[in-house]
Amino acid sequence: MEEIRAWRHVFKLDPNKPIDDERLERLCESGTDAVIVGGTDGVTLDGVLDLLARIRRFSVPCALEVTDMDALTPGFDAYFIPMVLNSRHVEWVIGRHHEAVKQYGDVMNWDEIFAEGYCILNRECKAAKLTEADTALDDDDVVAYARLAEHLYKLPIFYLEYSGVYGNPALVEKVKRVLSRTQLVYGGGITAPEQAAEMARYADTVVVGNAVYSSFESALATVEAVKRIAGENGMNGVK
Ligand SMILES: CC(C)=CCC/C(C)=C/CC/C(C)=C/CC/C(C)=C/CC/C(C)=C/CC/C(C)=C/CC/C(C)=C/COP(=O)(O)OP(=O)(O)O
Ligand SMILES: O=P(O)(O)OC[C@@H](O)CO
Ligand SMILES: [Mg+2]
Repeated sequence: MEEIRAWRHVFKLDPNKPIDDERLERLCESGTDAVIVGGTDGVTLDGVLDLLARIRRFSVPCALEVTDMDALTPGFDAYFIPMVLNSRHVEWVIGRHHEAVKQYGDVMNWDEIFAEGYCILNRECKAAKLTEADTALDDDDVVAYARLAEHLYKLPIFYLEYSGVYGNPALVEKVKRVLSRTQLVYGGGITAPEQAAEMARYADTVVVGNAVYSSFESALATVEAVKRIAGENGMNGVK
């Protein structure tokens, strides 16, 4: 699905958090490029199926970020597979993935599956705790992970993850400058359109998650903010 490269704004919905039909409709019809279903904990098959069925009433593309094999189901447009590059445990870099491919290898459609090289920078977030990510990184460390993702592992996506807190735009810019083929995704702590616009200047794709549940109107306003920057800068932010 080459169009993933063109996604500038994405909402991430957590199957472990409730969203009513009216809000879901407004979110799906907001002009966002896609909805990703995913979370770190409490992700169940029932929760995923419920969101999938409700999002499918709209035409927005819908992807599953696979974090628990028990909650995997067909029916999504794409599947994103996180690999936490700065985890201290091989399990979260390749171990669980190996197990999954052992189980599903014969039926996998690789054209709809995309690896995401995660670099998690907020040590307080659930994903950092679960994977025991080494978040004590300086800018050079992060840039080196980005280069590894693009040149050594040839990953389609490098995901700068600050889940829950707003990150450092200067670092996002630095990372963008060393990536040309790998898509730079930024996610974390965006609660206002100004923040979304700031990150959209550098990241190829901006993800808004928790604000959907904590400040819905602001979250919706991030769509237009990102689209405005995308219009000014073309596909990839840094000129
Ligand atoms: C049957 C069928 C449809 C087959 C299709 C084929 C297919 C897609 C097979 C899967 C193949 C595969 C390789 C699977 C990998 C399985 C797996 C479990 C990998 C590990 C993933 C991983 C590293 C998880 C760790 C946690 C993490 C990085 C989560 C990312 C999302 C994230 C950071 C969310 C933010 O946290 P959140 O929960 O939102 O926190 P708050 O609630 O505080 O906001
Ligand atoms: O929930 P927030 O902090 O917006 O982060 C979005 C996303 O990057 C989480 O995986
Ligand atoms: Mg979340």
